[in-house]
Amino acid sequence: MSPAGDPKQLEVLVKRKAFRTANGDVREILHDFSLTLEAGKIHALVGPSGFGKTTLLRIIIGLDRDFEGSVTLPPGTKIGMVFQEPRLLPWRTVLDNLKLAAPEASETALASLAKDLGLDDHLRNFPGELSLGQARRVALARALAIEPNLLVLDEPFVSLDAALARRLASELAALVERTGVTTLLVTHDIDEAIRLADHIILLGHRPAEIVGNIDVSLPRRAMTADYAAKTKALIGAILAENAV
Ligand SMILES: Nc1ncnc2c1ncn2[C@@H]1O[C@H](COP(=O)(O)OP(=O)(O)OP(=O)(O)O)[C@@H](O)[C@H]1O
Repeated sequence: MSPAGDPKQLEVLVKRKAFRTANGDVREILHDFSLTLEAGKIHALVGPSGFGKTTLLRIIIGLDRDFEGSVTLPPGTKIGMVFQEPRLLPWRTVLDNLKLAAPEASETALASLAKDLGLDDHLRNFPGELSLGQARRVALARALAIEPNLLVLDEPFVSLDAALARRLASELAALVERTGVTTLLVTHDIDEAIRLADHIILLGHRPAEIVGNIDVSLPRRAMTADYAAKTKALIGAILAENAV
């Protein structure tokens, strides 16, 4: 428990993360950067392109260990990850993609998840037979199939049309509310962040710093156009001030 009494699902401290460029220069992406996620909440990470969001996610899920610092998760934490691209195994059916990711999940649990995400008619399809929106749903189902404690999403709705992105986002919100999974979502879409998140974390500067921490105090279902517009204006102003 934190001093404030809120259970934490993740604490990450990156003292230093740098990349060496092809011409030998070293570029520091993260410096003395820390982030804490509250259990059971949706956190959106928003910031300009190239400011280290994907780098941070890769550190959090353990794909990049070449950094100074620490990632602290409760023992036994299972992480479900959804990448920008669905990354499904093309030679396996949708059902097999789910089963491979979650061999311990029962067929009933997988079928129910598929139903929740509108995939029940596609379980025998191969990924090449799916639209991008359907493939994204499979990627989301695959991440949820392991019943994660932490769900990490890197722009999961990018390059979908606005209506479909919105529908998928609300399906995601319903699933997160039902399962109580702690969620970290990277998005460029400020409207989406306001619609979905409990907390919005804004990144700026280089190396990246948290330049804003916004609590979305209205519950998702009670969001009003006026509150959303005011929050969006505030986020726009903070990002513009800290864009370099
Ligand atoms: N493997 C790598 N080698 C060298 N530089 C890298 C590598 N991966 C990322 N970078 C650099 O690190 C910086 C942060 O990249 P990252 O992908 O984390 O940004 P981002 O905020 O996720 O961007 P976007 O919103 O466009 O996805 C960029 O300047 C990028 O060029």
